[in-house]
Amino acid sequence: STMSPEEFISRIMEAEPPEIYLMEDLKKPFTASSMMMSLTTLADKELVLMISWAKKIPGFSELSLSDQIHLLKCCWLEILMLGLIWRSVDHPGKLIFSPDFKLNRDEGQCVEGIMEIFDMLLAATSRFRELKLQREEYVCLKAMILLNSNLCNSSPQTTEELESRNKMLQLLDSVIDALVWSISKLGLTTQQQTLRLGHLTMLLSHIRHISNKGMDHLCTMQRKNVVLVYDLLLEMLDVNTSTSQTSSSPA
Ligand SMILES: Cc1cc(O)cc2c1CC(c1ccc(O)cc1)=C2c1ccccc1
Repeated sequence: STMSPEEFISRIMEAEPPEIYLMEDLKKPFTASSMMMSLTTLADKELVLMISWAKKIPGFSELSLSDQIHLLKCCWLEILMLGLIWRSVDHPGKLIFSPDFKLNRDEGQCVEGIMEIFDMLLAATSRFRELKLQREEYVCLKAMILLNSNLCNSSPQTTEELESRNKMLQLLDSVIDALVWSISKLGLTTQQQTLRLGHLTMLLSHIRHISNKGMDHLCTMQRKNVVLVYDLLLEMLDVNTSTSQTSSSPA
């Protein structure tokens, strides 16, 4: 591949979105709808930044438009949750959704069924704390989630789809190379580096699991009209819509 792992890492470090503030006066104690509303407001802002983040990943924009949209549709909640875990890693027992929106697990009581998912997020966070996840490793894992998200889906038919899938696999090679390179900078033995690569990538299946639970829960909340889902989020949630151009939500 053209780019060195060092160059690839600095490109995806550059691509990191800025910290987002909720910028709402949180009325505590939360009700189910006020908590879900705040999460929705935050996520809606994050999704807009996620799309521009993805386009800064070397090679992502060269994939077919339908692949770009399908990848983001498959993994947007995984990526939001990995970001949440990263922000929370130095705050045991807390979920740092944003600097002005921090929750402890007990506050999950006000939304039926969310505390179990908060506990999974907190468990994943303490695992990353144990592993002393580095920022370079975090940005590689996030790019891996994006590029790995829909390989298991539809098998490509047309030449364009085949070409795009090959580009995706090449891109995944570059991200894995970059993760291996960042692990090699930690001064571990070769064996320890191999084990670390294994532990970090195995955590991705936990994040997929938590995201699936979160998606089910969010859809239940939406069906119960507990949470108003904005149009961009709706499009992300409604995986059935055609691969139309992703419209940016009203500011
Ligand atoms: C645990 C749980 C249950 C649930 O029903 C919904 C969500 C979550 C977490 C979460 C979330 C939001 C922002 C983040 O940066 C990271 C996670 C959301 C959520 C809410 C509305 C829109 C989108 C996502």
